[in-house]
Amino acid sequence: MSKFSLLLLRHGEGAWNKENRFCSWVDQKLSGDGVKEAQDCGRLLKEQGYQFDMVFTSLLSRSIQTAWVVLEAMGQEWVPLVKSWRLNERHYGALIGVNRAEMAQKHGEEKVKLWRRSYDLTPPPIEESHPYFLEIYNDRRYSTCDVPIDKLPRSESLKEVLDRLLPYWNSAIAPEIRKGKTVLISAHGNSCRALLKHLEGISDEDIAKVTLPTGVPVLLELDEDLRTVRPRLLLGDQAEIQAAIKKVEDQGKAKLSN
Ligand SMILES: O=C(O)[C@@H](COP(=O)(O)O)OP(=O)(O)O
Repeated sequence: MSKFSLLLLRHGEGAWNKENRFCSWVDQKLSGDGVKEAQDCGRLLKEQGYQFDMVFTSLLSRSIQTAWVVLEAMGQEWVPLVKSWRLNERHYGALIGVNRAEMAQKHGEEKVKLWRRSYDLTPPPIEESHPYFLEIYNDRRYSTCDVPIDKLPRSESLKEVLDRLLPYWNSAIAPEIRKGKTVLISAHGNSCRALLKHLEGISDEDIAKVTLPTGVPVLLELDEDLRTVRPRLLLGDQAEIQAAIKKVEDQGKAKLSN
């Protein structure tokens, strides 16, 4: 029986989502379309009567900005917002900044799919010579974390994302849900996929088939052990959602159909 509800949200479209580049730990704001997606998401949640008690975000601006816009559209700006690097997007290591379509032309679409969606494949680590290394590791936000900067990831598989996210889920988020609070997690494609894998008990193979579109709230109904009791529900127009999922999948094609 369902005891708790949880809303998961991949942020609205960011500037590098539009450019089809791996964004990962590079801090990017929402694109104009991304702001609109977040506004639409907030309006839909308001219409459906959601009242949040707490919002959890990553330390990346696109997830924080999404939470702000959603709460504003709902008239719930006062709701407490808690941020942690543990909800950050998967660290794509040396792939950060690379265009997916160009990568597919060079290495083949299957290889790109493997990099993006397999559970335990870790990309090569980001080196100090990488154009975005200093921008990431000199950023003051990462001096506020519960691990020292030199212990933060330099690259991650989805499995490693789950390994760093799970302690935070267990110690910070789950207790609030158990208290009966209605929680929104505004995070990223892969940090949400990692959490979904855990909550829905998805196998290592099947998680490769899960893709989340930007700006679409995912409703999870949980039992008292905080495991899902029915399939996730992506809220909104189902045909539009399927088209948006396909668009994300197609980002790994050698040429974008558009
Ligand atoms: O890092 C990125 O570019 C995307 C995910 O990329 P894919 O795994 O879909 O390639 O993350 P997000 O936009 O959710 O922050």
